[in-house]
Amino acid sequence: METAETAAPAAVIVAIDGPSGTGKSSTSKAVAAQLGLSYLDTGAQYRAITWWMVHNGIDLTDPTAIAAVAGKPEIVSGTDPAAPTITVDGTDVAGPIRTTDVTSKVSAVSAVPEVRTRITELQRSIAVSAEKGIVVEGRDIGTTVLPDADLKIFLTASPEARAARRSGELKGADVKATQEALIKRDAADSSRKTSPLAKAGDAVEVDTTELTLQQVIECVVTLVEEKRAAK
Ligand SMILES: Nc1ncnc2c1ncn2[C@@H]1O[C@H](COP(=O)(O)OP(=O)(O)OP(=O)(O)O)[C@@H](O)[C@H]1O
Ligand SMILES: Nc1ccn([C@@H]2O[C@H](COP(=O)(O)O)[C@@H](O)[C@H]2O)c(=O)n1
Repeated sequence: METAETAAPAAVIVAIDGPSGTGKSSTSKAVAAQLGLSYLDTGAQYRAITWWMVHNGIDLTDPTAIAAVAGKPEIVSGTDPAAPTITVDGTDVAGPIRTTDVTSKVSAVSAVPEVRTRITELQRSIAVSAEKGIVVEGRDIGTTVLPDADLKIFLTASPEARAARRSGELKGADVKATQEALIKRDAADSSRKTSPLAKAGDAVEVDTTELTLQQVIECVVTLVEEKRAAK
């Protein structure tokens, strides 16, 4: 007989949002892996649709042109935190979506309401089918995509810390230019009309500026375990 002690933990849905370079992907992947949950990188989906538009010569200065083709590419996300994947029409785009070209264009594409409707539907369908639960990271997960998530986290960090982290990743990149680029992207993501980057009213804010990645992971794991225990 299954008792409270032997029963599998209830599925838990965790939303992690925040500006660029605050540690959303690294934290979400590690937390999901540690707790046996699925993991969804929603930024990768917006990057994938942007990559497809660039690849197909769509005019990204024209929101009407973007909206007209928003339903065309088939985007598939693999949700294993140990090996997340992303394909567009069957092509593995994990590498190409990280180029500076795609990074500089993604905010223009993600601001188009038709794109957001399409990607939001996809994200919700992935979240409901995650049997053991899922960690979903992005910009509008707690506010719009999964407003009933069991736990919402909003990660922040100073622009200086975020730029230093990113420059370390992009070996040799200029820290000042990196900081300007991420501030510009955050400003575009925060000021768009549809589903901007924002902290949900019931999200727990974690300032990661002075924390190591391991400390952030431990903090979020503790918060998820508390939620799971209370379910
Ligand atoms: N607390 C931390 N201390 C130091 N480095 C960190 C910390 N958190 C994340 N990092 C590093 O910062 C870089 C950016 O982290 P990550 O990609 O997880 O951020 P993100 O919020 O998902 O960014 P984006 O939204 O731009 O995809 C990575 O190299 C990661 O290892
Ligand atoms: N929920 C989300 C997630 C991402 N975006 C847009 O995608 C861009 C790339 O995100 P990364 O996390 O991979 O850096 C981001 O700048 C946003 O324009 C979004 O709109 N909503």
